[in-house]
Amino acid sequence: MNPEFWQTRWQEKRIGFNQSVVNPLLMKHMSYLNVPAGGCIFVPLCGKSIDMVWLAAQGYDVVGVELVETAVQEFFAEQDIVPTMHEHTTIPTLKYYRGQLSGQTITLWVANIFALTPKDIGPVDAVYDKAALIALPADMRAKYSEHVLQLINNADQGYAPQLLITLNYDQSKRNGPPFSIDDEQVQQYYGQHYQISELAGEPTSIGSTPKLTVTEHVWQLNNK
Ligand SMILES: C[S@@+](CC[C@H](N)C(=O)[O-])C[C@H]1O[C@@H](n2cnc3c(N)ncnc32)[C@H](O)[C@@H]1O
Repeated sequence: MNPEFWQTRWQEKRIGFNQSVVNPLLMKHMSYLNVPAGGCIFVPLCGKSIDMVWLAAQGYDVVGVELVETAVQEFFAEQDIVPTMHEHTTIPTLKYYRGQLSGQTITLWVANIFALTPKDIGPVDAVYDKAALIALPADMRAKYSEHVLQLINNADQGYAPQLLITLNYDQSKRNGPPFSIDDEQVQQYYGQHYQISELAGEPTSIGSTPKLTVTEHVWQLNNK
């Protein structure tokens, strides 16, 4: 998926992935990551997800990354927040918007995630990956998981834990995104550095292909 693909999706408002209610799987499973109050949650490929509002309400700061600027602007506008905008110190094409919600700081980068460094993101205590890994085609996923690992490597404590949500279905019956990822692939992307536990695996559906058999999996990734 190239950046133009996503720009067009947002421009044409073809954003079926964007939910109007907080993801119940996040609410049910976030506590397993044991993130202390005041911690910072990294939300890669964040869109304008309302899940970030819930994370702030739980007492977490949020750092998100999103390619499409209108998504970031819409997030703050829909929450009635007037954010400040900041340019990257050395790369003028990159910027972030920052605002306050429920007493927490929400920082959303407008950037290709691959252009950002650990310094840009800052220290994070956990990652919430919903529709990020599965948004990317197979040939980008290894690069993505390696880059995320670089971004969240806390020198003293190792890799920040992740709550990862994936979908599994017969990829020959439908093109992504969202792409299908099975257990072995989750191991392949993250097994070297994380202890991986499955927290849930439930039948679900993909809006555009309602008859397809799809299972949604929730994974807890803890530093080995
Ligand atoms: C499937 S959507 C999921 C958005 C959000 N996580 C949610 O659940 O609502 C994937 C998002 O990632 C963004 N995106 C895709 N590739 C990206 C990249 N390389 N860097 C940053 N954002 C990207 C897209 O613009 C899109 O908003």
